[in-house]
Amino acid sequence: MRSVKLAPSLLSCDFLRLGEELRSIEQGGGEYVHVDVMDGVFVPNLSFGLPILAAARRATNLFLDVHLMIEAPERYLADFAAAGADGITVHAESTRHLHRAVSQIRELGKRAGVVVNPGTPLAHLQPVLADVDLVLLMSVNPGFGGQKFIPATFERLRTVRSWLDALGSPAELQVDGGVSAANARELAQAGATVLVAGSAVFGPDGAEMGLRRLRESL
Ligand SMILES: O=C(CO)[C@H](O)[C@H](O)COP(=O)(O)O
Ligand SMILES: [Co+2]
Repeated sequence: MRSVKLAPSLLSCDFLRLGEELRSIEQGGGEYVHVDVMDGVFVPNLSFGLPILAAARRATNLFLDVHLMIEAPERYLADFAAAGADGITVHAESTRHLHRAVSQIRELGKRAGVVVNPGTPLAHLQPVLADVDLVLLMSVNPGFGGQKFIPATFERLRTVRSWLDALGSPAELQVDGGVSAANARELAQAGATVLVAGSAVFGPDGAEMGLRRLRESL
């Protein structure tokens, strides 16, 4: 099994205590901070955007992993890069110019990611597979935290893992939605290298404990 990074999603954190939440992530051994940006158009929900990302940037040196759930993300890539993103992931379904979008992210000096929804054929990833640093498979329909994991994701992970290995690609394979201590190990065995978790991390015991539980389950 490959080594696995944990990426707590700020969507489930207490924003009034953002600085403390980030310190708990550091103490719990989280490697990425997953930042879910929603525009109310690409997904049926609004979350937050550039000011929160910039505030997180001031508070931590951890890798800020921005998941853009917005229409035509190419309009804002430079802004998210300037606000402190280390990596930016765009949905294949959200742009007519996927190749241009991932190329722009790299030109901005950031790690480029591509993501597909659970209902999108994996073939949509193939044209950009050699041009990205991260592939994200959604394991819920994006828009909300706390949803139930979709089991078909295991087979989809195995497929993308085999494609990345065939290419000799060092890209991370990330999974997002309904990840918990109950499925983390099986996700890693299916080839995932980055696990995003929101509700499973920011529980009543706090992010540090949530992360430790997730790590132990691996
Ligand atoms: O992209 C997302 C939702 O669209 C979130 O990253 C994801 O839902 C994390 O929350 P949880 O672990 O509670 O499912
Ligand atoms: Co996300």
